[in-house]
Amino acid sequence: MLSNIRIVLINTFHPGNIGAIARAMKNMGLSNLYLVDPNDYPSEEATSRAAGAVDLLENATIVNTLEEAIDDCSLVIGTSARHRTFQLPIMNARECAETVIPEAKEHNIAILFGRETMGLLNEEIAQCHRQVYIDANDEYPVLNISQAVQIVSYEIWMAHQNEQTHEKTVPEYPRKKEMDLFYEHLEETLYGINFVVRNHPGKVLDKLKRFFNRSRPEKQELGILRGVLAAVDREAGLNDGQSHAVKKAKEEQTPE
Ligand SMILES: C[S@@+](CC[C@H](N)C(=O)[O-])C[C@H]1O[C@@H](n2cnc3c(N)ncnc32)[C@H](O)[C@@H]1O
Repeated sequence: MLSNIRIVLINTFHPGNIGAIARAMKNMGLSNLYLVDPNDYPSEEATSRAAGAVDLLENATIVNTLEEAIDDCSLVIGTSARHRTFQLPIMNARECAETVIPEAKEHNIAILFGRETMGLLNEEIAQCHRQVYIDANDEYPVLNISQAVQIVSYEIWMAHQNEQTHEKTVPEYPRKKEMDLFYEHLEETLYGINFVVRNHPGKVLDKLKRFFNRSRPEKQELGILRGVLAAVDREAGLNDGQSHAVKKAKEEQTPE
C-alpha cells in the first residue's frame, strides 16, 4: 500500500536535500521517489546524506516533466507554505495522511514538493486536487524541503499503523490521464458550441479545470459527464458526438 504513494520532487536544487529526503522516506516506510529534472543528480552529496537509504536513490525514477511523474495517479497533492490565488481545498499534514492511506490501497498517489527557492509554480498547483499546508509559525512557516517531507511521511506512517486496525472503503477515481482526456473533450465541445471563442478563450477553461480538480469526480461520475458532452456534441452536430478526445478515450480504455 505505501508503495503506491510517491514523493515527487520538482527541480530540487541541492543534492543534499534529495539524500536527506530519501532517508526521511525510508524511516517512515515510503520507497517511491520521483525526481523531476533535478539540478545536480546523481551526486556524492545525495548519497552521503541518504545514509542507509541509498537503495531509494538507486531506485528513484528520474523524469523530465511533471506530467510523466503523475499521469497514472488518481490523487495529486501539492505541498506549499503559501496560499494561492486559485485556492484548492487545503489540508494539514495529518488530514493529508488520513486521506492518502485508504486511497493508496487502490490508486497511485503523488505528493509534490517544490523548488527550494520558489516552491511549486501556479501551473503545477493547477494540476493538483488538494493542497497541503504544514501548520507552522505564521511569522515563518517555510520549512526546509527535507523537513517538510519528513513531517508528511511521519503522518503517513502513523495513519498507516492506524489503518491496519480501522479499514475504510473508497470509491474508484479516474487517473490523471483520464481526466486530461475529459478536459480535451470539454474544450472541444465548448469551442464547438461557441461557449468559448477560440481566439479569445479567456480563463473559463482554466476555471472549469480547477473546479473539476477540486470536486474530484469519481470514475463513474466522469463517465456520466463524458456522456453529457457526447450528447451535446450530437445535438449540436459536432462530429457525430465522437470527438477526438472521446475516440482516444475509447482506444485507451484498458482493463484495470
Ligand atoms: C523551502 S520551501 C519553498 C519556499 C518557497 N520560497 C515558497 O514560497 O514556496 C520548499 C518546499 O518545501 C515544502 N514546504 C515547506 N514548508 C512548507 C509548509 N509549511 N507546508 C507545506 N509545504 C511546505 C513545499 O513543497 C515547498 O515547495
